[in-house]
Parts: sequence; C-alpha cells; structure tokens
Amino acid sequence: MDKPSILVVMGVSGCGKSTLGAALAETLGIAFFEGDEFHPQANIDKMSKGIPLQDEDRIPWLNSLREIIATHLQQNTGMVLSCSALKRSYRDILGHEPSITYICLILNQHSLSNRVMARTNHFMPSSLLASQLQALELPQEDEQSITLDATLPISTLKQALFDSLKPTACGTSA
Ligand SMILES: Nc1ncnc2c1ncn2[C@@H]1O[C@H](COP(=O)(O)OP(=O)(O)O)[C@@H](O)[C@H]1O
Ligand SMILES: O=C(O)[C@H](O)[C@@H](O)[C@H](O)[C@H](O)COP(=O)(O)O
Repeated sequence: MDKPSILVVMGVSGCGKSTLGAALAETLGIAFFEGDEFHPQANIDKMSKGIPLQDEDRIPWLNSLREIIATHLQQNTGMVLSCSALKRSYRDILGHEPSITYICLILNQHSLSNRVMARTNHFMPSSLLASQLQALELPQEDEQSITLDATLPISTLKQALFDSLKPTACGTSA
C-alpha cells in the first residue's frame, strides 16, 4: 500500500464481513481484527439467547474497537476490521478519518438466513436477522464508503474493492 488504510467491513450478521475481511487482510498483508472477538461476554450471552443488542450494549464494544483503530492511525499502519457497524452513530464512534473506508456488504434476508443457519460453531441465531436489518443504516454520502453485493464471490468482491479504492488509499490489487 502507498498509504496505510483502515478498512472496516460492515453489515448485518452473515453478510460475509469476516470472510471478506480476512481475505482482504491476507492479500494486503495487514492485520485483521474480528469485531465479534471484542464483545463482552454479556453481549455474546444476550445474542446467543436471541436478544438483540441495544445502543448501551454496543457502545463500550465500539469504543474498544475505536481504540484499535486509533492505535493504527497513530502508528500509520493499515488494518482490516470486521464489525457490524450497523448505525451511523456507531460509525461515528469508529471514526471518519480520511484513511478509514467502510465496505458495506448487502444481502437479502433469505440469503442471510441460509448463510447463518448453515454456519456451525457460531453464537448468532438467525432469529436476530430481522432486528439486524431493521437497525442497519446504510452509509451516507458524507461517509467514505463502498457498497458491494455480498452474493458475489470473494475474489470478485476483493477486485471490485481494489478497483474502487483510490490508488493513494490502497495501492495494490488482488
Ligand atoms: N461472498 C460469499 N459468497 C458465498 N458465501 C459466503 C460469502 N461470504 C461469506 N460466505 C459464507 O457465509 C457465511 C457467513 O459469512 P461470515 O463471513 O461469517 O459473515 P459475517 O462475518 O458477516 O457474519 C459463512 O459460512 C461464509 O463462508
Ligand atoms: O452489533 C451487533 O448486533 C453485533 O455485532 C452483530 O451485528 C454481529 O453480527 C454479531 O456479533 C454476530 O456476529 P456475525 O456478524 O459474525 O454474525
């Protein structure tokens, strides 16, 4: 990369954040952070029981993710984060510095449900998808973001992303 980028792969449960995020980090040779790993146990317990998180559950979690982003900004190193970042106010916590780009993956509820139900060893029940979709606020015009069709293969998503990122933000290709 010419200039270190902070890529935040966002969207509802099952859209492919972790899969694309890990693939991007590997291709770019930068660190990958799985946002779910930073949830307090109370949040995991809540979601496991099919109870949607509220702002007060998410804000401390988002603040801890912002700390990771802030460290990378200070050190001038790139990173990829997978994080639902469903609402504008949540992304305002994560940050909008010029080197932060939100990659929003879009998928319909039927496909999401199929993906979440097929996933094993994961705490998130498909019953929470409706509330996730209800909470989702797509990135607004003043947010640096790219919205992608999550039905595309990972290799296509990566290429589409590298094609649309400015050369100064991410000067590499898949
Ligand atoms: N682009 C894709 N095409 C097909 N399947 C995908 C794609 N991205 C992810 N998946 C699959 O969908 C499921 C959910 O993906 P995951 O990355 O865990 O989503 P999230 O992190 O957003 O919850 C996984 O089983 C994953 O293998
Ligand atoms: O803000 C939230 O409600 C959670 O972060 C949620 O969006 C996230 O999706 C879960 O942690 C499940 O994890 P997956 O996104 O990996 O399914």
